[in-house]
Parts: sequence; C-alpha cells; structure tokens
Amino acid sequence: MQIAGTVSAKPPVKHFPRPFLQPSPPCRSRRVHLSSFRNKASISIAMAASTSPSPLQELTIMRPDDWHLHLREGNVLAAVLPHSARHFGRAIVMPNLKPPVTTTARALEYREEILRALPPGSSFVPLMTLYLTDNTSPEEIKLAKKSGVVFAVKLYPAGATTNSQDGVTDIFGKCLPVLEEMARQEMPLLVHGEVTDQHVDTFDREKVFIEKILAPLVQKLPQLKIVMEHITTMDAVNFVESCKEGHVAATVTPQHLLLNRNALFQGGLQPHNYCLPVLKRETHRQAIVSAVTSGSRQYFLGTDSAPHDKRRKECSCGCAGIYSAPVALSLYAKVFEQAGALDKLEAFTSFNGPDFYGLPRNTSKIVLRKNAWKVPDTYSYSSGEIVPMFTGSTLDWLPSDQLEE
Ligand SMILES: NC(=O)N[C@@H](CC(=O)O)C(=O)O
Ligand SMILES: [Zn+2]
Ligand SMILES: [Zn+2]
Repeated sequence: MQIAGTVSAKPPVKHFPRPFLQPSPPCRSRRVHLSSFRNKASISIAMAASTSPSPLQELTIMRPDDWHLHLREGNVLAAVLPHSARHFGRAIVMPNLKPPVTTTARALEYREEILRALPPGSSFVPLMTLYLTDNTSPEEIKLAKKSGVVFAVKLYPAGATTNSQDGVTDIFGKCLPVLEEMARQEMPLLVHGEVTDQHVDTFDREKVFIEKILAPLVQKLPQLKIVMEHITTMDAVNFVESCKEGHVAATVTPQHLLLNRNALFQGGLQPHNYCLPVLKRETHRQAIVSAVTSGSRQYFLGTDSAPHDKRRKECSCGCAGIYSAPVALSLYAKVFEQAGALDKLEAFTSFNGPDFYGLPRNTSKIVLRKNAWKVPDTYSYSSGEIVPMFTGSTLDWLPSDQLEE
C-alpha cells in the first residue's frame, strides 16, 4: 500500500473517531441519474459537486472486495450494480430474493442475470450464495460446491430481517446434517446473528444469538467456517476473538463503524439509518472500530449495502437496509484515518476476505484521493428513487479508476 501526502498514517495517540453527525436531511432535490454513473462521467459529476478539493493525499490499495452485498433483481439490480462493480473486484451476493435463492440451479440463473446487467468491460465477479432453509439437503451442498460459482450458504433465522421468512426455524433440530456436509466441503456458513424471540429486546438480539446459537454451533462443529455478518456489538467482537482465526471471522459495515443508535433519532426519525441488526450504543461502536483497526485478520469489508425504494423506507412501516454501495469505500477510509490506522485499511478491504475464503487476492489496484465530494440526495431509476447513506453530505476520500499493475 502506498500512502502519499502530508497526513501521517499513525498519530502517536490512538483515539476513537467520534460518530459521524450528519446534517439534517436536505430538502433540496439534487437528482443524479444512475445511467450517468455507468462510466467515467460519474467521477467528473462527483468532482464538479466537490466543495473544496484538497488533492494532496492519495492512497493506493489493492482492489477491494465486498463480502456482503445485496444486489436485488431486475431494474434495481441494473441501477445499483454499477456502483459496486466500479470499485470492487468481487462480491458475495446475498440470496434473500423473493423467492429466495435456495438451489444451485437458481444461483446459476441469478449469476447470469447479474453478469448481463454489468456495465460493458467490467471485470466484477459475483460470488453466489445459497439461502439455508429447514429443507436444504446435504446433496444440494455437494451440487453447490461442484458448481464452482457458489461460495457460501447464508443462515437467516426465520423472521430476523428483510426477506427472511423462509429462513431456518430450528438450526440444531433441522440443519445439522447439512452443516456437517458444509464442514466437509469447506463451504462457509454466513450468519445473520440475531435471535427472533419477540421477548428478547431488539438491542440484545445479537448477544443472545451468540450465547444460544453461535457458541454451541462452534463447539459442535469446530471445522465449519463461519462468518458472523454485519457485527454490531462488543459481544460479537469478544466472541470472534475467542475463536480460531481462519475458522470464525466477521464482516463489518460502514454504518456500524460510523453511527451509533442516536443516528436513528437525531432531529426526528431517520429511516435511512435503519438497518438490521439495528445500530447500537456508542460503546459498542467503539469496540468495533477498535477491533477492525487493530489489524486483526478476522475482520473484513462487507458493506451490507441493501437498497430499498425511497417509498419503502419513508413510510409508516419502513424496510430495514441502508444503501451504502456508492459511499462505502470513502467511509471505510474515513474510519481508518480517524483511528490513525490507514496503514491497516488495505488488509481489511482487500486481503483478509479472500484469505479467509481461500481465494486469490485481487491483483489490480485502486486509488483513493483526498477530494471532497458530495453524495447525491437520491439515485433515480426506472421505478423510483434510492436514497444513499449520508445522502447530501460531503465526504472526502474519492475512489478513482482502477490502475492496472
Ligand atoms: N441489513 C438490513 O437491514 N437489510 C438487509 C438484510 C440483512 O442483511 O439483514 C436487506 O436485504 O435489506
Ligand atoms: Zn443480515
Ligand atoms: Zn445483508
């Protein structure tokens, strides 16, 4: 990794970046059509919107991958895919479609749909996943492994999150044979780690999941590779670190690094900061920042970018999910810079993920430049609009085009 410019990568005193306080949601409508983001024009649009470019600092890192991404289907897929394909080499694509991707045959079809929607010339590679149900068979795992395009199986406890109604109702009662086959096939289990018991407080659901499900699962099947997705608590950090490197890892989103639960209520209810697991209190955020910027190989980038149409976020029962794909890299760089750990950014974005999955690291590079740029208020697409994380805010660290080695 090369760091250019005047800001040192490591200030002498380690400190926690303060949570990012967003200005109240803007009322202006500065709409940018997604089609204009499909080529280099995107960069010039963002630069034109820049308020005070300070182009001194540059960071060159190996091209990152996104190990937790929702791409959806149809016109939403077409709208959001260019934002991920622009900077990320690969992405683990979540299977919580309607109906969910429960078979290898369906994963192959979905993969083709994604490849067809890619901007011309893109070398982005979708890594497919299967949605675990009570009825998934060990045979299906063998097929998935053999296909060469399915890289993980996702556990959604039934009812835990968006489109999880077909998920698992009793992991130990119904899924053990399939999990044993996954361990044999070295197929990782990705986990939405929250219990669904309505008697458990929403803010405690991750902690209780660790105690009731995850810890016993690791004990029962120590050979199964597990990724705890989008961790939100110090309990998750402690759990991950109590497990063997290479067997249990975690993805971390930009929102859980930058926001605490105040961001849900700041100046009124903020639906665009609502995701699951829900944002937690500041002490948890600090524990996650500390873990991720420590240089541990057990954490890697997973945006959990989860687009929902604006009308389904801004309504009386809004969907969970934050659309972060266009801003994620800028935000991760901000977190590592504020923690004085820019030298650890590249391992988190580009090395730890492929190393855990046993895949080769990318070989091309991208440059992040310290240029202020303004996040569009919304992205329009054929059926509506999608509001990005930090809508209307000014960010620095503008990712540039890829540089070939
Ligand atoms: N994170 C979210 O709040 N939502 C995700 C589902 C998930 O990852 O839990 C979605 O698909 O919208
Ligand atoms: Zn989830
Ligand atoms: Zn997700």
